[in-house]
Amino acid sequence: MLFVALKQAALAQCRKYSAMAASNGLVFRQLFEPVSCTYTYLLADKDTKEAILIDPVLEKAERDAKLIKDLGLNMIYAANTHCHADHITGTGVLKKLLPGCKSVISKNSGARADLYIHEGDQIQFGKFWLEARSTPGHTDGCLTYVLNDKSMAFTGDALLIRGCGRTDFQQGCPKTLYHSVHSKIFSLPENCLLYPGHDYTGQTVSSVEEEKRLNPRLTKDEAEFVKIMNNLNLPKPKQIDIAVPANLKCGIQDP
Ligand SMILES: N[C@@H](CCC(=O)N[C@@H](CSS)C(=O)NCC(=O)O)C(=O)O
Repeated sequence: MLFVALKQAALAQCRKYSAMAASNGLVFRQLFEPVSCTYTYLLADKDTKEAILIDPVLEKAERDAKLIKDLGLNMIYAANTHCHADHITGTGVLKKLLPGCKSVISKNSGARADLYIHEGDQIQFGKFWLEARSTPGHTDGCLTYVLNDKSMAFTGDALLIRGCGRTDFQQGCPKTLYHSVHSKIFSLPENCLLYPGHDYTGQTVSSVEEEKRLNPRLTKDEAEFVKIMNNLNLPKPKQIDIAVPANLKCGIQDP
């Protein structure tokens, strides 16, 4: 009963933010893949129809392509926040399903894509753009994508709601992650909404103000943060051995 009420509250919150986005001509959807608990984000310009997907998942590529077609959008970019270790990106399949769409990732990820981006680069879709901020620490190539008016940021695995990405494989480094979050994410306006790459607890969105006040890891000083991160003792992601090699090719479809 309580779970149903919480789920309904989360859905209502999502709808509220989607409606807010629609009021300035931004189409916005938060999509979920339940096996790896990954969020995919669709952003588009209502007028020009240009659209971008952030962190699509292979198993949901058909769903995402259908939504884009149903909404009459033209997907120009499928962007990854980083080279994921827990799921295979949907970018390769989406490029086939939606011809003309380009895959995007940071050069520092070491992964292949049509377009490589760096700190400060802007990805334009219609009258909107996402600014790429380099937020390494979970992996070297992690990017946070910030909407042009700084009302929303897509943090990938650098910052999760009341948590953060683990730092015990790929190029993980707790000190680097601590610096990334404090300098590149916590420096955004307090009311900037934060959308993570995953959530394992049923949360959908947070804000800079909330995470600066309540994040149990990142409110600590650097030394304490490093200690916490070095003692998480999490099991390895189940798909890591297939996901990383596939994602280095930006999905299984790129030759
Ligand atoms: N059980 C999941 C993997 C869960 C996990 O390790 N998540 C990562 C992000 S995906 S690499 C993480 O950083 N978690 C941080 C945390 O504190 O949980 C699976 O097997 O896929």
